[in-house]
Parts: sequence; C-alpha cells; structure tokens
Amino acid sequence: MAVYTDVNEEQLSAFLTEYDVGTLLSYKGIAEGVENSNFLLRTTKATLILTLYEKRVNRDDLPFFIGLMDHLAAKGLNCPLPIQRRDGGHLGELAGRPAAMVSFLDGSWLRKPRAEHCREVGRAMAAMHVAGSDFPIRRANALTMPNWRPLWQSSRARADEVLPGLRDEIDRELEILEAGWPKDLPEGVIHADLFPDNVFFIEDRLSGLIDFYFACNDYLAYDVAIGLNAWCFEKDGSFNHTKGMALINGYTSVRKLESAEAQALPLLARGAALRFFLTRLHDWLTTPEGAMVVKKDPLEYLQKLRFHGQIVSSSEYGHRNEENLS
Ligand SMILES: Nc1ncnc2c1ncn2[C@@H]1O[C@H](COP(=O)(O)OP(=O)(O)O)[C@@H](O)[C@H]1O
Ligand SMILES: N[C@@H](CCOP(=O)(O)O)C(=O)O
Repeated sequence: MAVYTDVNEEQLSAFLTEYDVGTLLSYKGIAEGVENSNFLLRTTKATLILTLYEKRVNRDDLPFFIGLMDHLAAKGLNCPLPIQRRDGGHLGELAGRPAAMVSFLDGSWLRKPRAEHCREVGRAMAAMHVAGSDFPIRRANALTMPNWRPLWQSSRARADEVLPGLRDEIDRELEILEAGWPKDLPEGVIHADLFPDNVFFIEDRLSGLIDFYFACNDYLAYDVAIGLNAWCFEKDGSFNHTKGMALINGYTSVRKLESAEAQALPLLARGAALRFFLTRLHDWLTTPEGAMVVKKDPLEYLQKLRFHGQIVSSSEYGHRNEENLS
C-alpha cells in the first residue's frame, strides 16, 4: 500500500483550481507502489494520477522526472504525460508535499508474463533509450556501483539475521563487482526499474511504461540487465532462457548492442541483482512491522545474484552473438 500522506476533498479541490482539468468528481488512494503516495482522480474533464512525492524522492530530481515523461511522451512513447498548471509549470504543493498530476494510462500489469511479453518490453526499453537520447537534463544514478557499499554498510551488521553467512557472501560479491565493473559503455537515459508492475498491457499489447522515479543516466545495457532480472526468472528461481532471448531480441530489434555491452552483460546483471538485493534488504530490516507497505523479499535477489555469478557469456541469457551486434 502506498498512501503515506493523505489528502482531503477540500485540499484537493483547491489544488485542482491551479489546473485546467475541471472539478473533482471522485478520488481514491492507490494501494500499489512503494515510493510515493498515489491517487486516482476523476474530474469533470479527465481521469488523472496524482502523486505526492515522499521523502525518498529528492526535490531537486523532480524537474528531471517530470521533464523526462514530457519529453518521452512528446516523442510518441506511451508513458504518463505530466499535466501543465495554469502558471505553465508542472509541480505544485499539496498537504505539505511536492505534487504533480499525470495522465492515466489504460492497461494493467502482468502477473505471469510470457516470452512474447518480454519481447515487447525489450522493444519498449530500447525505444525509450532512443527517445531519451536528446533529453537535455542529466541525473546521475544514485543506486549504481559506487553507492552499493554505503548501502551495504547500513545493513551489513544485521545481515546474518536474515541468512547465516550472508555478510561474508555479500562482502565478497561487492569486492568482485567493484573490481570488475565495466567502464566506458554507451550511456543514456535509462528507466532503471522496468519491472512487470511498471509496464502496462492491454491483452498482449504493451500499452505503456510508468514509474520513472528511478530514471537516470547510466549504461544503456544496465537497463537490459535489470530487465533480465525482473522479467526472465520463474517463481522457482530458475532463469528462463526463452524469455531472456525474447527480451534481448526485442531490444536489439530497435537498438543493437555493441560487443562490449554484450560482453559486459553477465557482470551488469550481477550488479543489477545486487542493487535490488541491497535496497530490499535495507527495507526488510528497517520497515516497521505493521507499516502500510508490502516488503519485497531480498533473498529472491540473492538467488539471482548467485545465478549471474556462474554466467560467463551473454549467450547464456539468450543473446545471439554475431547477428545482434553492431
Ligand atoms: N499514469 C498512470 N496510469 C495508470 N495507473 C497508474 C499511473 N501511474 C501510477 N499508476 C498506478 O499507481 C501504482 C503505483 O505507481 P508507481 O509509480 O509504481 O508508484 P511508486 O513510485 O510509489 O512505486 C501503479 O502500480 C499503478 O497501478
Ligand atoms: N522494483 C523494485 C522496488 C521498487 O518498486 P516500485 O513499486 O517503485 O516499482 C524491487 O522489486 O525491489
């Protein structure tokens, strides 16, 4: 559940007068999501999503996130379109929080994605990378390799409470990733959290991407690595090679992977697994019992991390070497 900050009808109606969106008919809090407070609004003119940005989101990053959605939507990507205020800006204030509204996207996320969906996701990810290539604002990734050690330090002392031996295992992983993390791969704007709950489908057609609040500038292939982690493992923890191949082929049908990117994929995927393991572990150890948010299992990502540690070639993910390379 993610409604950390509640709003009342009076506050909301006053907020809406700053926009040309009609008057409020109804609103309700949205249970899904973990970062911000989200509400579904119906007005006399539109259906909208209202987001109140919570404390984990840095206020200085909001022009990047909102500007990016605006830029991508203008390039024809199906993503939420930020609603302009009467004063020409996009960001307001509601219940003491920075707040913005975006267009409502039809569709819903898939609980059991199949290979054909992974192909669509790969294609949409690459389309986003291409569309984002001339986005002028930059935002460094706050959750990439140099940030993992400080994050790990916040959980390390209690790690063995979650699994005996975890502390030593992650110490070793971190050393390997810090020593081998790739340099000089092609960079651009990445989504950085393109998990199934952030991709909407209408039947089997991808209808849109949401939740750009981890988007940043980083290696483009790192987004592919995040996608392999998020979409291509089964519930029992096994990697589905057919899904991996579909996601990579979908991606390379729009943007080819350079050979250095393909070669780096096993390490990037290992790093991506560590990144989600670390944030989940931190939340696991710090979220108070009874908090209105669903905690995500860090051990799911430990299993993925171990899997990537065994991989030597991107072909094991389904990448077909020569034909996909530029
Ligand atoms: N533009 C949108 N159109 C339709 N539903 C949306 C939209 N944005 C968010 N949602 C709904 O709100 C939920 C939480 O949004 P999300 O951006 O993932 O939140 P958080 O950043 O807090 O994780 C989504 O799972 C979806 O149900
Ligand atoms: N995708 C991350 C958590 C971020 O959640 P979201 O609701 O903002 O997509 C994970 O699975 O750990």
